[in-house]
Amino acid sequence: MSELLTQIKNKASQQKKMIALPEATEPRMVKATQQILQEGFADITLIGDQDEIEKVANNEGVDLSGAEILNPKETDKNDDYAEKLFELRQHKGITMEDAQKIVEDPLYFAALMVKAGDADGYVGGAVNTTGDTFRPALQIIKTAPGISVVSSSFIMLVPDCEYGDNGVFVFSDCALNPNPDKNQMAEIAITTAETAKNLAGIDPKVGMLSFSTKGSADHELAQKVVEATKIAKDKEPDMMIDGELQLDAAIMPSVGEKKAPGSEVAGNANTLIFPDLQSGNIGYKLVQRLAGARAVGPVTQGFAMPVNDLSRGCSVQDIVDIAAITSVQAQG
Ligand SMILES: CC(C)(COP(=O)(O)OP(=O)(O)OC[C@H]1O[C@@H](n2cnc3c(N)ncnc32)[C@H](O)[C@@H]1OP(=O)(O)O)[C@@H](O)C(=O)NCCC(=O)NCCS
Ligand SMILES: CC(=O)OP(=O)(O)O
Repeated sequence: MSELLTQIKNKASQQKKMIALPEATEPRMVKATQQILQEGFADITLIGDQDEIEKVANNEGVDLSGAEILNPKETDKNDDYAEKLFELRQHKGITMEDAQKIVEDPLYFAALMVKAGDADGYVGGAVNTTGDTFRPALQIIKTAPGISVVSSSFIMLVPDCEYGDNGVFVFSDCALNPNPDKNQMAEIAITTAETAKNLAGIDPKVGMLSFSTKGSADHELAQKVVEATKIAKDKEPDMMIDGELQLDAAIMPSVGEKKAPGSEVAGNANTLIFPDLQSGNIGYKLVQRLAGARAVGPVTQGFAMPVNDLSRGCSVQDIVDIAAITSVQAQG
């Protein structure tokens, strides 16, 4: 199961990237830093007060030699970053004085480092909420060309599972958009299929999930999924996608045949698009906690430069995994 992560780390090692970690006084972050540097697949900049970071490292028995440490309150980059932030956000009412204060926030500092090309990506969210982790990136880094909505997916590695791609699934959106409209849901399906191909290494078969299969219920919530599926199909005619499908019809061949006969996706879906964040976030945590799946992510899709979040319940290994994914995303 962790073969996929090994492949991702090998790919990251081929073209090492600089990853910024703005939650640098969190013990799991310093431990992950040591592991990443030992495995050698990325360079790390820890953002925070050097004395505090070293104190945490000493308490944890961690050796941070090899990591760069930057204190966002006193670098020679602060003036440039503040000017950049002011330029980008003055139309939202921030003043130069505000910008000078905001750059001292490690998450904003990380986003500005990435924007300036001083780091190739950042990873946060072990301490901060998803909203706080992403807000600087949404404001500063913005979406990639042609993309209107940033979203996130989890690569789910489900043990002893015959469904999906031998237990490998990609779930989206489980972390970012509370209630995507039909156009956003269609775009999420398209970008998630890319993540499935490029990061999970599977041939995406996209199931657009609902409580209804092929008109079994007549409700506006299911109708959103029907229309999103049509929009995505129109935009990407070669993509294997079908909906609206219930979860059992999407992943179980026997049920797919009964509920959606003739569908080339039903029963074989490995890329599951949830209709909203309630179902997506609950769904991934159910599979993670009850089926013992490894939930790699959330992996964001659609930012102009890579930024990734973690669950606050993450382990050191989760941080290492996401740093490897961020490095591979930075390779383009
Ligand atoms: C991500 C989130 C924080 C953004 O909401 P917000 O901070 O209130 O931000 P706003 O809606 O004011 O948007 C801030 C900026 O980001 C942009 N933005 C927000 N969501 C975006 C998205 N999905 N894609 C692209 N841009 C987005 C807005 O257009 C806005 O840009 P602007 O300031 O340049 O005009 C919010 O959607 C959220 O909290 N989502 C749920 C996160 C969560 O709790 N997940 C569960 C745990 S993982
Ligand atoms: C992804 C997610 O659910 O994050 P958290 O557990 O930090 O809210």
